[in-house]
Parts: sequence; C-alpha cells; structure tokens
Amino acid sequence: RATDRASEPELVLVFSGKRKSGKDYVTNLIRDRLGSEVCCILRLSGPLKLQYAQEHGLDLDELLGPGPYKEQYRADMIQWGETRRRQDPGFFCRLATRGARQPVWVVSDARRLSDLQWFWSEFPRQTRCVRIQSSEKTRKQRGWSFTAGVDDAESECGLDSGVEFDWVITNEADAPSLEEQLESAVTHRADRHKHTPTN
Ligand SMILES: Nc1ncnc2c1ncn2[C@@H]1O[C@H](COP(=O)(O)OP(=O)(O)O)[C@@H](O)[C@H]1O
Ligand SMILES: C[C@@](O)(CCOP(=O)(O)OP(=O)(O)O)CC(=O)O
Repeated sequence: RATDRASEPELVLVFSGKRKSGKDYVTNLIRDRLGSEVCCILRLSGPLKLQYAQEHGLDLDELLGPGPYKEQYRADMIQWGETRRRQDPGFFCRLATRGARQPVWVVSDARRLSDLQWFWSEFPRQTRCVRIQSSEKTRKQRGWSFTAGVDDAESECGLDSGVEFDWVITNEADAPSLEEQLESAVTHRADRHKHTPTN
C-alpha cells in the first residue's frame, strides 16, 4: 500500500494568503487536529528552496526557517522560481506532493493561478481552495513590513483576484475562532477518519 501511487488523497486543501496572514499557523492547527497519520502539510516552497540552496550553495535550514536569512534571498528566489515555473508550471507542485500518502493534504503556500490549476487538474474532485486573510495592522504586529519587489509582485499578489475560494478564513484576534471558521473545511473529514479503519 505504501508504494501504491494510485492511492490518491481524499481531500486536498490548498491554502494561500499574504505574508504573515498565518498560513503556517493555521495549517499547523489543522494538522495537529487531524493528526499526522491523516494529514500532511505540503509546502511548494520546500522543493524550491532545496533546489535553490543547492544551485547557490546556501544553507537550506536557514532558508526554511522563519528568520531574516530567507528575506535576504527572497527576491532572487522568487525570480529563480518563476523562471522554473515558466518552463514547467507543475514543477514544484509535483515535487512537493511526491510521496505524500496521508488521505488529507494541506498545501500551505499556493501563490499563483498555475499552482491552483495544477491541483484542480490533478485532483478535481478533492481540491478545495482556502484563503487566509489578516489586516495589514495585524500582519505588521506579526512582523510584516512592506517590501517593494516582494509584496507588490506576483509571488504575493497572484491570487488577489480572479479566484473563487471555497473558504475564506479571517485570522484576526477579533474574528470568530479559527476552530469555528475551519469547521466546515475540516470537521466532517476529521470525524469520518476517526471512524474509518486505515487498513
Ligand atoms: N491566530 C494566531 N494566534 C497567534 N499567533 C498567530 C496567529 N496567526 C499567526 N500567528 C503568528 O504570526 C506569525 C506569522 O504567522 P505565519 O503562520 O508564520 O504566517 P505566514 O505563514 O502566512 O507568513 C507567526 O509568529 C505566528 O505564530
Ligand atoms: C521563493 C518563495 O517560494 C519563498 C517563499 O518562502 P516562504 O514560504 O517561507 O514565505 P513566507 O511564508 O511568505 O514568509 C516565494 C515564491 O514566489 O515562490
């Protein structure tokens, strides 16, 4: 069963949102709630950073971490990734999903229409798109500040319009609790899996 690549996911939640909107926070919450047997987090930036680090002789752990190191390379990494995606729009999606065997996939960082299109075309029945929103004020409190070339580029704005999201989550202190908001996206799934033997 482990090698059965034909075993497709049952649900693919594809998240997008601006820097510091809480993509990692919210997707971690879902994974913790469903458990790592049922749910895995997939980051499109994972294989991107790996390849970029190798080609440029950089520290992958630092690039993956939340610190200032990745910000130093972000603009160039975006350019580099865009060149790759132009040649092959599914490149990072394919690498990021390779070997994922849990029934629920949570993709934490879609940024472009081509990312969504890849999941829609590979997993049309299972894919749901979720947007995470926070005010600029809140994002600033979480450490965001506007960076030209990053916050005004496709990397951050590619999904700002033209997409009908299945769910929009507001991640703010004064919004309804995340639990409540995630209910419809996750709960029924979670309950079903709780009662379904895995093999
Ligand atoms: N609902 C929340 N409650 C408390 N802290 C949060 C919440 N959402 C986000 N954060 C914090 O804000 C920061 C940015 O969130 P993160 O998930 O890393 O954003 P993104 O992945 O979208 O850039 C992190 O330090 C995270 O822990
Ligand atoms: C080159 C990137 O993949 C870098 C992404 O790095 P992170 O996923 O760590 O970013 P944030 O969560 O927004 O801080 C962006 C892209 O356009 O592909």
